This record gives sequence, structure tokens and C-alpha cells, in this order.
Amino acid sequence: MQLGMIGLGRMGANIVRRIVRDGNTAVGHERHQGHIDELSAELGDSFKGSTDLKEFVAMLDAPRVVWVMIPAGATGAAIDELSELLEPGDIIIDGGNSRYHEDIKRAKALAPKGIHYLDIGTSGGVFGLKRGFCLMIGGEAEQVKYLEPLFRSIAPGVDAAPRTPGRTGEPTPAEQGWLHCGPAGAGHFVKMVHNGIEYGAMAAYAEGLNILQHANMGAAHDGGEHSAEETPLENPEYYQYDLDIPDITEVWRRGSVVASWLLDLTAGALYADPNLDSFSGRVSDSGEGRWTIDAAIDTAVPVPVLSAALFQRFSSRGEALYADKMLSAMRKAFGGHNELPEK
Ligand SMILES: O=C(O)[C@H](O)[C@@H](O)[C@H](O)[C@H](O)COP(=O)(O)O
Repeated sequence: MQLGMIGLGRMGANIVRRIVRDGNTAVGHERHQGHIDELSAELGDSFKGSTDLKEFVAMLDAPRVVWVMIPAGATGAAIDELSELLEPGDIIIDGGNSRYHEDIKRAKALAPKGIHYLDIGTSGGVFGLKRGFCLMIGGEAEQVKYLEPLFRSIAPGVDAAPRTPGRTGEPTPAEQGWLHCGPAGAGHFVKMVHNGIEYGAMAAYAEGLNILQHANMGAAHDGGEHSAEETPLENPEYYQYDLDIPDITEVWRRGSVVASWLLDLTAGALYADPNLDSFSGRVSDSGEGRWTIDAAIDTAVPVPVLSAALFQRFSSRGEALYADKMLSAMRKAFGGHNELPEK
């Protein structure tokens, strides 16, 4: 099969590499001629591309299949421009992290033109070339079926995880790492919640490891002779552990209940930078966590862990500072308590 790819950044280029590896061909569109040249040199006749959108579309065989893999904010405009150049029967795929509301609108807007639209939540990030990408797909069943050979090349495959006991016979698409989740928007809806969970899981590891990091607090303690303004550490003898956090994450990777790929990556980060000196601790968010909470509020689903994890990201960026100052001001007002200098 042939795939058109708009956006040859790490994700787009790696998807192209995976499909070409399985005997498919690709046509790329990207602002930087350099990215196109690099991929052409690497993939030979299996890849061609253009910085000009019209020329790119002309290079595609009908029915054209165009995967858009660019930052979510730019996707809408790119799809609008692209759809003007496509014909009935063509398929547009949004593989970025768009909000599923947009998918519902886009699928509706494209349908009268006869252009099909799939939203594909794509997980795997910078490791996708080697590990494969987990694909969460929304849209019409017929187009999903048509593109199955491509999904099989892009997804990790059944061997990426031991088969679940009881699942035998021909592996299902889900077991191969791709799934048709439902109609327009369903793919990005599932990916959105995946990312909400990602926030929560990340926060759980980070908070637990922070307790371990503070486990030697008693060693520096002067035996409870602290000023009345500071909460005393009542039992310094309980906190005398100078723990090796990189090694703890390493041992948890083997046989523990909390082993995971996220923990593998955490162990790698801690091995490279044991005190995380190369990070300031400001944690960004691209929207998926917020949209997850919105969906939970709309449907009255309690999500205390996921919402705390999102709010912690805001705090990490200094957004709690005013509230923290307010706490100090109130405490001083009613109790005459002054803030203690930083330790
Ligand atoms: O599944 C994945 O491969 C990741 O989730 C990927 O999609 C990306 O790294 C996040 O979208 C970052 O999201 P935040 O910027 O919101 O942390």
C-alpha cells in the first residue's frame, strides 16, 4: 500500500520507516526539504516527497491515504487545506493528539465531500520505530478494514506482550497493538483517557519516590528541638535511610507489582542523572489531561487521582505560589505566625 505523510518529525518519519520496512511505499510532505532528502536517502525508491502540498497530493495514487502527524494546534488548518485538494473516496487520518470534539466536527464536515476521516490516537513516542506504535482508531469500519495492512506494520505486534491467558487462536487486532475503538472521535477519546492515566501513573511514581528521597530526614535532625513554628519530626529514628533511588527503581523492574515501561524509563532517567540535576521540575501539559477531567465532569465520574495529578503539574509551574502566600498571610493574621526562612 501507499501512505501519504504530512509531518516528517520523529513520529511521522518513524511511521513511514515501519511501513516501508514491510514493503509499502510512502510520500511525504514537510516544510523542511532537509527532512525529505534525509528520508529519501535512507529509503530509496520506497519514499518520495515534496515541500509543496499540491505537488505532494499529485504524487499520491487514488484513493489517497494521508496521515497528518503534526502538533495538534496546527492540524485543523492543515486538514482544511488538504481537503480542498482531495477527491471523494480519499482518506484523511489525524494521528496527532487532537481533542476528540474536533474529530466529530471534521468527520461531519468532510462527509458531504465524500472524504473519509479517521482519528488515530498514537502512543509510543520516540521509541515507536523499535517498539511500534499503539493505535487507537476512530471512524468508519470500512476504512479501518481497508487500512489494516498499514496498521499491522505500524503497531507493535502480538509479541510485544505475553498473550493474556485464555486468548488463543489468531491474535485479534487489539492483541497486535491496534484497535478500532468506535465512530469518529472514539480513537482520540481513548487516547485522551490513556494520557489522563499517564498523568496519574507518573504522579504516583514521582510522589512515592519523593518519600523515599526524604527517608533520611532524621539523620540531619537535631532531636526535636525545633522552633514551635516548624512541624517537628517526632521520631527521627524512623527516618535514617539513605536510600539509593536509582537502584530501587531498578529492583522494582524485576518481578514487582509496579513494574512497567514507565518505570523502565524512570530507572533509565535516574541512572543517567541520579539527582535529576538537569531538570527544573516545571512540568508542561498539552491538554489531554485537562480534557480527561472535562469528560469526567461531564459524565459525573469521580477522578480524584487524575485531577490531583493534573493540578500538581500546574503547581510545578509556580501556579500555586499565590495560594501558598495567601496561606501564610492568613496564618500570620490569625496566629501571628511568621514564615520560617528556607532551609
Ligand atoms: O502516548 C504517548 O506516546 C504520549 O502520551 C505522547 O502522546 C506525548 O508524549 C504526550 O502527549 C505528552 O503529553 P503532555 O504534554 O500532556 O504531558
